[in-house]
This record gives sequence, structure tokens and C-alpha cells, in this order.
Amino acid sequence: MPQREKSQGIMGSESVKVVVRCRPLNDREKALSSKMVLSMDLQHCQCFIEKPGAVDEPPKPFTFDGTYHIEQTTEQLYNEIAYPLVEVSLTEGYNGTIFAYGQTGSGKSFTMQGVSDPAAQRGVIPRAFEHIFESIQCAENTKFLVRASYLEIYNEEVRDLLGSDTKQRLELKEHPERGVYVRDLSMHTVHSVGGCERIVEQGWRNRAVGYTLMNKDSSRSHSIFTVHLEICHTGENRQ
Ligand SMILES: Nc1ncnc2c1ncn2[C@@H]1O[C@H](COP(=O)(O)OP(=O)(O)OP(=O)(O)O)[C@@H](O)[C@H]1O
Repeated sequence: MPQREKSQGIMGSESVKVVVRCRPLNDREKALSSKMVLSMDLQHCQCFIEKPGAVDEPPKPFTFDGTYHIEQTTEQLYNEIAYPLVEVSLTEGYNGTIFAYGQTGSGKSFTMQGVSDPAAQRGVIPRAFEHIFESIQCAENTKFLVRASYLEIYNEEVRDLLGSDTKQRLELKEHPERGVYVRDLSMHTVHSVGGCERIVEQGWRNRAVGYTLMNKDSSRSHSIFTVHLEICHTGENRQ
């Protein structure tokens, strides 16, 4: 599978990689008889965009670090893109971020949060929880502390989705060593995949949601879910 081989190098020399995912047409677009204008060459990680009606113009090509068309699942995307990122965090302690960007209704929540049925479309976040806790269970002579935080940026204001007052506006600060942080953001210790899922659900319920023309369940905000991992080697082969 050439694409898999290419994407397995996702943790290579460059620290930022960009992949693109295309979703199927939704009911509204089908009702409008909209036409898919995007095609992909998965092997070469290229997208081609046609200009509707411009039959003489060749489709415009764009190259990414990974391409996922409507047949590709979140399972595949996780294994190729997110797995290596979570794995280096667990084994080498690097920070990693997966940033989903796109207009309303483009599929950010579908990819990050996902759906439980079919199982192959479960999101990146629940998959990362399983990945982290499976590694913890297999690790010997090691203690882990897993904590989570969840914030929302809505109308330029930062709010703690897991805080006691989810309406309170929090301040952005800068620390000389730790860099930018959100003052008073609550951190929650989690012991299991189920515990992580409960926290995500709790925060998800507190998000600003609403209707947009493109997405009836639009989240209407930006959110950042962070898993903070502390690892302590306890055995004789301590590093
Ligand atoms: N790859 C996909 N396969 C099938 N359905 C998808 C896919 N991506 C998105 N969808 C569907 O498209 C709709 C919009 O997706 P989603 O809510 O994830 O968009 P969003 O980018 O999070 O939007 P918003 O920014 O408004 O919150 C949902 O009904 C979702 O199930």
C-alpha cells in the first residue's frame, strides 16, 4: 500500500504535516444536485479541484502529506497519522497536536469525535484514549499520571468546558519556561478509557452549539482537548 508507506514517515524530519480529508456530499448538497469537484490520487497524496462548468480548464492539483477520500475511514487515518504522534508522546515524551481545520460542516467533529457505528469511524480522540491506556497497561516498572483539560474559544473568549463555572472567561498568560497557558484551567485525573470518555462527554455538552446553513449540529466554537501525561520509571532499569 504505497500511501501507507508514505504516511508512515509522518514523524520524519518535518514537525508539521498537513493531510486532507474529503467527506461525502450531505443531504442538502444532494438536494441541490451539487457535484463532487474534488478527486484524489491517494498514492501520490494529491488532490485535484475542478472548476464547475470550465470543461477546458484542467483540474488544479494540490499536494499534501496525506489524502483521505470518502472511502477512507478514521481508523485508517488514526493508524497512519495519529498513532505515531501518540506513540512518541508515550515513549519519548514529545508534545504532539492534531489540529482539525475546515469550514462549518466539513467533518472536523466527525474525524476527531467520530461515531460509534461503524466502528471504523470512531474518532481520533477515543482511539487516542485506548492507545494511551493500552500502553499504560503493558508498561512495566513505570507509573503514569494522566490528566485532561478541555477548553473552548468562542467569540474570542476562552472558557473551561470542565470547570465549575463554564461561563467564566479565562485569561491567556505566558510563562518564561512553559510558554503560553490558560490561567485557572481545570485539570482532571483520569484512570481509564471510560473516565476519559465521560470527561469528553461532559465538556462536549458544555460547548456552544447552534445551527448553521451548512451543518445543523454545528459546534460554533473552537475547542482544545489536552491529555497531560506524566511518566515516572520506578524499576531497577530506571532511565
Ligand atoms: N468522512 C465522513 N463520512 C461521512 N459523513 C461525514 C464525514 N465527515 C463528516 N460527515 C458528516 O457531515 C456532517 C458535518 O460534519 P461535522 O459536524 O463533523 O462538521 P464540523 O466541521 O465539525 O462542523 P462545525 O464546525 O459546524 O461544528 C455530519 O453529519 C457528519 O456526520
